[in-house]
Amino acid sequence: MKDAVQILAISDDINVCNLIHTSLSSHGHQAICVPTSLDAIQMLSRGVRAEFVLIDVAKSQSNEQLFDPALLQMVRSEQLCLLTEKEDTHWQSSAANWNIQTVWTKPLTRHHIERLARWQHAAPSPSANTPSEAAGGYHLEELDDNRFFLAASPVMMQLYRDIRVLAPVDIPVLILGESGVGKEIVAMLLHKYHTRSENRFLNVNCAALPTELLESELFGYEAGAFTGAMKSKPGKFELANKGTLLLDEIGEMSPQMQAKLLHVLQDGSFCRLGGRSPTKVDVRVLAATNIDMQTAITEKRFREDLYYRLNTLTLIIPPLRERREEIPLVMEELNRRGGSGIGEPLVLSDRIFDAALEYHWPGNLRELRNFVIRTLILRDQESAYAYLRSKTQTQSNMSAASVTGDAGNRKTANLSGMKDAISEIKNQTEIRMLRDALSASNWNRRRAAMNLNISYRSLLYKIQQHGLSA
Ligand SMILES: Nc1ncnc2c1ncn2[C@@H]1O[C@H](COP(=O)(O)OP(=O)(O)OP(=O)(O)O)[C@@H](O)[C@H]1O
Repeated sequence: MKDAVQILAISDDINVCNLIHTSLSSHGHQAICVPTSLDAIQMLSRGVRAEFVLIDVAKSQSNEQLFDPALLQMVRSEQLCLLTEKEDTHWQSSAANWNIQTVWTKPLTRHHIERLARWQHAAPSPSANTPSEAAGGYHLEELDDNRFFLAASPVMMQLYRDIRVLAPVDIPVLILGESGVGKEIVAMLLHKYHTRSENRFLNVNCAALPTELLESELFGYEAGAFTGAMKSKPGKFELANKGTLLLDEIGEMSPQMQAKLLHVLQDGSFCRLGGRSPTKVDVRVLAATNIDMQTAITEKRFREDLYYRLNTLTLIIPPLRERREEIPLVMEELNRRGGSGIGEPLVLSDRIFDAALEYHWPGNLRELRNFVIRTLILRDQESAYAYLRSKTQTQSNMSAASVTGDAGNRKTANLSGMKDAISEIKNQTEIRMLRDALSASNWNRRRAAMNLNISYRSLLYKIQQHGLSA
């Protein structure tokens, strides 16, 4: 996209970011929105090109935070544009020092953005047609531990908007999605935009531990509570006090633990193992799972009362194969970051991007991340390409075998390939049944749910999960 104007907007205001994204993408231009100047500097230092940098002057931020000298070293003052509140003037002297000529007063309108997009600047157009430049706007957000959240597809942009609206509200959120889609990343974002972010974000994998161990992990124990408990130890609930606790893979929690958790969620207090006096905590509990909770409730594997405690709101993260436009962007971003530890970034070949776009990614972003890391370590793009192609081939063989009953193909399948194929067949069957029931009921979802003998909520979840539409 040769004439695309790339705008890097520094704004913590979700409405400003939305407006920039929607106004620019409809003109074929690209916008990236980051919350702080520091994020912008990191992006620019990693080689992201910006023709304009729009700084939303938030009253909450000091001039030192807003006008970081490192930013001025990376962009010229005529590329900078300030967006300010009417009565706010605290930015004026810094703007004068920086020689910033363009200052707009809020509210930001489409008209502003379109004007910006029409301006012809002396800066040369981006030369390389990298995947990120070709793919239109995206949103990138830094998280702890060199992790990041990237959204480019309409469904993920909407998810990001939902997260920003939900994050500051102290209510339980249930995060649903296949394994590796980024449920923990979403939980980290929910924590980041809450005042609790000054305190800890902790994560407990409820499937990884047997009931007794999970209980001591969550609630802690007193000395002598069991053999080997020499000293008392606080649990994750205590450690996350005033912060956020993610209960990952909640769907795998045993019935005994579900009962105990329900109790804690009801009154916010619990006893350490072997303890007598109750401890009261103030923790925001988030839960995540990749299982279908409605089925788990129907099959009595999950308590309905606990489910309703946990899912005041539900966020559903779609699998990577349903937002393929993000594949090259995430690959590029992981590749850029590869420099810090694994090996220098590579110039990834078009063949690799094409092969990645064709592959189904059953392990979602985790599998993609592992693939990029493996490629950075081995530094052999040809073998990385061959690896992806063979996985894609195995997948299509599996599908063919499942349709034709080709026993020969099935014999050559390894165990993980077989699992993928089974889940693919299950998916396809489910999609076909959903489509049939929905078109038979003329997209009356209540009637379709009745005909399918599943709950209305479960049907809504499945429609979203498979991206079905009338
Ligand atoms: N939107 C995203 N942008 C960038 N990286 C992502 C995104 N979503 C996930 N990832 C990366 O993908 C990997 C898996 O993410 P995460 O652990 O959050 O998935 P999950 O859904 O919680 O997995 P599981 O169900 O196995 O617990 C991580 O390395 C994470 O950094």
